[in-house]
Amino acid sequence: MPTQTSTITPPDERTHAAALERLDGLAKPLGSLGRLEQVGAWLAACQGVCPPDPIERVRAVVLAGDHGVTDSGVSAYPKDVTAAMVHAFVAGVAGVSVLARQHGATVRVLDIGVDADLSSAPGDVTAHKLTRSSGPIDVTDAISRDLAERAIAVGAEIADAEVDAGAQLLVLGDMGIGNTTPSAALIASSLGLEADAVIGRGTGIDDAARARKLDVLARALARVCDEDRRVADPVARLAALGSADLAAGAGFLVQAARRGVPVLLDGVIACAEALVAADLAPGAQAWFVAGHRSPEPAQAHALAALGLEPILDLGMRLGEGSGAMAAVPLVRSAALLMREMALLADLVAP
Ligand SMILES: Cc1cc2ncn([C@H]3O[C@H](COP(=O)(O)O)[C@@H](O)[C@H]3O)c2cc1C
Ligand SMILES: O=C(O)c1cccnc1
Repeated sequence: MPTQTSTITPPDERTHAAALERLDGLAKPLGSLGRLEQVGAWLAACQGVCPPDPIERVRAVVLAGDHGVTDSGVSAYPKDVTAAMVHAFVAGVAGVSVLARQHGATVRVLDIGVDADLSSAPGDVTAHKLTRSSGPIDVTDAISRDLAERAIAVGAEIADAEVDAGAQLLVLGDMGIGNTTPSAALIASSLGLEADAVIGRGTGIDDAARARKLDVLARALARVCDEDRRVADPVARLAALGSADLAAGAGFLVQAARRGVPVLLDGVIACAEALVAADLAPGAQAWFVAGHRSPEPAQAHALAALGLEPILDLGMRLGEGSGAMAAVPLVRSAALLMREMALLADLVAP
């Protein structure tokens, strides 16, 4: 039996309706703020208050882990970059760190399954470490079912800590060389797609590496998918084709939705986690907005399945939560426009 959690309470529908009415009454032509109107109404519904409160506390979490598929040459970079980047997040010099600093957001990095020993890293980076790398999904399950369940629970604890710290908006990032391969596999096995529909160039792989990645993906999917090309049970999917950090990400998203805190999704990795989260906890996706469109084909499939339209489309393909973080100012604008714009009726004499 899948470990199904209870259905998620959706953002407040009445507040959503009130928000749409308010937006229509603002001093502008109907619909003229485009996507900012939908984002503003979504925020209001998530908060249960119209107009929505200003977004002051944005908190990002980056979950790090290594992936056995890197031994097959599926990335343009070596596995050691994962640990090196964890140090960069701690030092505040990674891409997402710079954007977060600019936007006044916090970034917490956690080693969930990095191969290297990071116990000397400052802070609590290894407080939730579950494994040293996940298995190569083309030949074996990434992690055991037991570990997948523990990782989901750890992700939920991590989300709880961020919510308890006062997060009004969460960003979920990832760090792990090779992670676009298990992400694509999770999306394919969630939606019944073939390897060639989900493969992308990740960090920028050449044609030879792309051929290896396609082979790894095809063999991984053939190894575990049923006749519908799916793995129906989301926990089994995370164990067979995901990783400890991806399972923790899915658990994080489920818990954010359960706690009623909106999440800005990043690229293909976060969207893979979101698809699984929506299977673990039906309705969780109503608490997510897509920060940006990544060039990874698998992300487009996940977004379509989740019914999400990204805010930005800048060709970003960094991960780390950077595409979501880049969208934070626009989410803030959506709230402030609803709060501070005049009503047309107050400006135009009857
Ligand atoms: C220096 C560096 C920093 C990164 N930050 C995020 N990623 C991103 O790229 C990797 C996924 O792409 P692939 O599957 O092709 O390896 C992940 O680590 C992801 O988080 C990075 C990659 C590199 C090289
Ligand atoms: O879509 C992403 O988030 C992505 C793409 C390439 C590499 N890392 C992340």
